[in-house]
Amino acid sequence: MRCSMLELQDVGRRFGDRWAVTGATLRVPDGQFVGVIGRSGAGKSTLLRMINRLVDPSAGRILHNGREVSALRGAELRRWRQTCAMIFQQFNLIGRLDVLTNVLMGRLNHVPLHRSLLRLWPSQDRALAFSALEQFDIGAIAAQRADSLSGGQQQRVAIARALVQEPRILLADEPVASLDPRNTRTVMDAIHGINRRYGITVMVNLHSLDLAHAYCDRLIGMAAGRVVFDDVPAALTDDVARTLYGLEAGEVLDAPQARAPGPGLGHAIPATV
Ligand SMILES: Nc1ncnc2c1ncn2[C@@H]1O[C@H](COP(=O)(O)OP(=O)(O)OP(=O)(O)O)[C@@H](O)[C@H]1O
Repeated sequence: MRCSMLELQDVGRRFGDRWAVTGATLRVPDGQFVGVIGRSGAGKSTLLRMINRLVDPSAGRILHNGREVSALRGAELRRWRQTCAMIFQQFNLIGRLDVLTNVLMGRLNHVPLHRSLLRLWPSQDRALAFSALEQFDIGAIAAQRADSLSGGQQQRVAIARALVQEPRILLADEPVASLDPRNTRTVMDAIHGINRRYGITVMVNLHSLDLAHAYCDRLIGMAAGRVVFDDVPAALTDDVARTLYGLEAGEVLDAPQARAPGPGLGHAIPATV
């Protein structure tokens, strides 16, 4: 039987006369936890944004289970974005709304527009949203305004909102870049938890090689818009990292914290399929 898969075939994106990403060819089987690493400007965000079509590819094809998602339009594209949830460094919550309503926004495509406008959310959706919050230990703050929360709490709300979309893929664009070490760990654990518990494929852009080693099954290294490394984290030696990061290698390799073993280790899925 053919396994479920996200496929990028020679995908690229040009802005003006510059290619932000070029020739990206990847096959990501369902359930994998993939880290995307590389120096600033390497094309990591553009790669993720093309997958859920926030940015359209200028070249190549993106397929999910054989269906070309790079060709979807209208309602089908909206359904794809539901299947392929995304979280961001800046959380993208609606600050003046309470936490529960923010999470319920993840159900927008599941309820008629008038019900969501009048906040007449079906009770099963409210229960789903509460249960998502409780999973991330933030059920107690369901009634608080989103802009009153810490960064780590806000990112967990964003993950809960993504989860109630019932996605098959979660794209996380530098989800911990603005968090302190304790919140970083909590948020990475939350993302890792939904990957392992529900088999949701995760693709996450990370600046920290420690986190990449600790959580990911597979690392995709990008440099100047190209995929230049694609393997299990153990294959990312310091020499490879130096090639990937060039002059910035000192910053990522001299991180003060030791490479603590994270929950991802010991569960490596072969990177190539
Ligand atoms: N909307 C845009 N318009 C023009 N150029 C863009 C746009 N988005 C990205 N780029 C350019 O594409 C290249 C890749 O950017 P991208 O944000 O994908 O890199 P990145 O690896 O995610 O970087 P960072 O880690 O700093 O976020 C950069 O040169 C960037 O300036």
